[in-house]
Amino acid sequence: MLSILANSRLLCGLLHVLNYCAARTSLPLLVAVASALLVARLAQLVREARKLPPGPWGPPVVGYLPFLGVRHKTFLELARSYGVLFSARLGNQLTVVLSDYRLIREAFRREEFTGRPNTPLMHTLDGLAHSAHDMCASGRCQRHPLPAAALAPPTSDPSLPSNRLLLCCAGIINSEGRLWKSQRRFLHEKLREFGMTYMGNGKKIMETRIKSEVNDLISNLHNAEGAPIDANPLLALGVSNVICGITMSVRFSLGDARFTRLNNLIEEGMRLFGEIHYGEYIPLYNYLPGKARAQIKVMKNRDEMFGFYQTLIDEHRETLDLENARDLIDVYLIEIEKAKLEGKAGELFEGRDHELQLKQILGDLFSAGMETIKSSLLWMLVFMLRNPDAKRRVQEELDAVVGRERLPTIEDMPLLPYTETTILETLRMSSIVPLATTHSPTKDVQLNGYKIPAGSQVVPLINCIHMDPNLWDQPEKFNPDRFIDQDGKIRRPEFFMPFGVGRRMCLGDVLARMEMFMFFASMMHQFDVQLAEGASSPSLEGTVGATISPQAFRLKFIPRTPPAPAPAPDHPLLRHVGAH
Ligand code: HEM
Repeated sequence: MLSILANSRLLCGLLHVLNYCAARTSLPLLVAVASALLVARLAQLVREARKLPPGPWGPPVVGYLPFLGVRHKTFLELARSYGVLFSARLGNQLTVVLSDYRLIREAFRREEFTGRPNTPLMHTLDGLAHSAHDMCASGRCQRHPLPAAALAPPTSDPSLPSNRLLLCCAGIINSEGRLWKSQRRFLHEKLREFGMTYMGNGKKIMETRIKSEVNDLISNLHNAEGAPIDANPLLALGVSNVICGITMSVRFSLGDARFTRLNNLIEEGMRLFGEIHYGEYIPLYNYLPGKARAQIKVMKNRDEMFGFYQTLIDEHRETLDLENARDLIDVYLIEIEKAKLEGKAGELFEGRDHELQLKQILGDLFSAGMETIKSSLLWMLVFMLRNPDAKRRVQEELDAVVGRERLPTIEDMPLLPYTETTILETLRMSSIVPLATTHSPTKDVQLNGYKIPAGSQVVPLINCIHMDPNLWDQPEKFNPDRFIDQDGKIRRPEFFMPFGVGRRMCLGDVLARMEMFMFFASMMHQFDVQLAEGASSPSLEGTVGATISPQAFRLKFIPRTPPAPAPAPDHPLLRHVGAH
């Protein structure tokens, strides 16, 4: 309230009037005028608040923050009380929650909803601890413009266009505006060339890449000889190797200390990102002793990851062939060289530091492309352990279509509807990204008759839609058949949205679908998954981070007969990194 008053023109007016009164009139009149103005301001604020979507009130300064608990669950409760569009003030941030699929589709196809929020953690993730702070300080950042008086003169750095507003946020996930648009288009095109497509030769390239990781996984699972194991590290390894192969031409071996470290950093980052930090909503909180811990940790982890990427970028630069891109690092380096040759280096990435942008892209794709798929595969195993009938049907279908002599391929996918709908049903019930990635309107917009102010945080409540009894028959029941229509064809209703919807929908959905199918179908084809003797079924209560992953559990992979086909040869195109 104080900050609103402090910003308001009314306050200036009030001070003028008070000055005038103080000079000429008595104290009672002065108090009366001040009170009248205060009441008028309060009435104006109430009128403004009425334009916002309804929602719960909370104490001043903190708002609803102390009652937040587990975000997606609390929002679900609030949606039941306040409806499909509600808002809640959390500290200095207004959060707007959408839980109607039509409303989400309507909002997220609009350009204005493609922004990302501006919070201290986003700053940290975006690398503002380093060079981008300079950009903010130069006053050329669209998100964090400084008052005119604080503007530095245009930079003398020739690589940065002067007198132009820039976004200081890098990468793809947290970027917005022109940088986001150009990077999204660029990545779409380039990743398709590397096989992230269901069409033509690309599909084959990707299938080969995934297949070799699947073969390694299968032989690692055989090595366990049916003893109860935690599948998490093995799945993490396989899935990471796919994305690291596409982006950096590297793969890790089992037990590689460097991989364990990177994996831990990503897991910790996901957890930190998913936790609720008061400093995100009450910036002053970060200035209290010891309270910026999360940000400092995120920053340190980022630096360590970026150090790893930098080494690879340097090595790629030394062996770069402008005519032949081996992976995404090469694609970016070639783009940078091309821009330099054409004298457009300053415009590339909207003036962002070129290598910082590349490192952030690598980080975005590694974290978005690893944790999500690994968690989904773990959830598939959880649901198979809890639903033996569904497991049996998947295995029967695989045996009938694929036979026992070879592993499943992408070509088999359309012939394995029950296997595929088991994956879809897992995505529905686990909703691993229940709040998607927060959007933020770039200007004040109207939605469903309410005002959604620029800069507010807008989240779709995907878990609510995926478990809505008005949309799904017995949503609590694991039933892959719900995705199969009367003609035996797979149907994906428009209220099924595990990858989000609209302009910022997941960029990796094609890769995710291919990988999930190949890893899951192959595991089920080769092994019977079972609980260890005396162990109870793994919980459906997930661990909340940026994604929701199953709590740790152990299971047995019992080889089915006849034994697995011989593993494929090693991975000649990829370089192993990290010493054993
Ligand atoms: C099961 C696997 C996955 C799920 C459930 C998933 C889900 C999502 C969701 C819900 C979003 C947010 C959409 C929004 O902002 O409204 C998202 C964004 C994104 N995902 Fe995925 N994802 C998966 C796998 C992947 C993979 C494998 C990659 C990378 C290759 C990837 C890359 C991205 C990127 C780059 C974005 C940001 C797009 C943007 O901001 O424009 N995702 N994903």
